[in-house]
Amino acid sequence: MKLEIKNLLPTYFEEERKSTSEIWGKERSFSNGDLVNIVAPSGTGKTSLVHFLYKMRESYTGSISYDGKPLKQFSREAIAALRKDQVSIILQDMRLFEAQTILENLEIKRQLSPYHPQERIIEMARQLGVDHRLNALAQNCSYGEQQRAVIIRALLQPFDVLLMDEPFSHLDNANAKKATALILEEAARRKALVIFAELEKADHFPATHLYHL
Ligand SMILES: Nc1ncnc2c1ncn2[C@@H]1O[C@H](COP(=O)(O)OP(=O)(O)OP(=O)(O)O)[C@@H](O)[C@H]1O
Repeated sequence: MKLEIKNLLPTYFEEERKSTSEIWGKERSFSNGDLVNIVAPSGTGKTSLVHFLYKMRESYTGSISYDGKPLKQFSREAIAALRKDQVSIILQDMRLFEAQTILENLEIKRQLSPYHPQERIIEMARQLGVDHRLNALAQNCSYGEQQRAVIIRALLQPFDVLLMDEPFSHLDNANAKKATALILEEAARRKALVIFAELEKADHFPATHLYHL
C-alpha cells in the first residue's frame, strides 16, 4: 500500500512551519516495508499528524492519499474498512474498555478483525511480560500494562500500515525494546509500512527513513 502526503499543514499552524519541517509542506511517499521514524519534539504536531493519517481529524490543508485515493474522499464505510483491514494504530490515548479484562479487550478486537488465533494473544502478552495481567480489569492495570495491551491490540488485526504516536511513553527502555521487537516481527509478517512518531530518535528502531517534524 502506498501512503502519500503532499504539502500537508495543520490549519492551526503558521505557513512558515513548512520551511523548517521535513514533513509539513513537503511531498513524501511511503510504501510497504518502509520503517519511518518521525522525530517530533512536543508541540510540533506529532499527534495531529497521526490523527490526520487515520482520518480522526481533517483540520489540515494539503493532501493525504492511500493508494492514490485522497483520504478526505473516503466514505464512512470506506474508512471503516480501511481501519479494519489495512491501517492499524497505537494512540497515546489508550481507549481500553475499563470494566473489561485485558484479555476481553484483546479478544473483542481479535474477533472484529481476525488475523491471529487466540493463542497468539497469550504469546504476545508473554513476550511483553503482561501475561500475568490478562485477567485483570483494564482499570486496575498500570499505564505501562495498559500500553502493552494497546500494542498487542494493534497487532491482532491485519494491516498494511501501522501508525504509532509515542507508543512507549509509559514503558522503560527494556520494555520498549521488547515491544519494538514484537512490532517489527508483526510488521515484517505483513510486509507493512510503519510510521513511528516519537519525541526523540529511537535507537532501538531500525528506521529506513528518518524525518524531523
Ligand atoms: N484543533 C486545534 N486547534 C488549535 N491548535 C491545536 C489544535 N490541535 C493541536 N493544536 C496545537 O498544535 C500544536 C501541536 O499539537 P499536537 O498535539 O499535534 O502536538 P504534539 O507534537 O503531539 O505534542 P505533544 O508531544 O505535546 O503531545 C500544539 O501547540 C497544540 O496546542
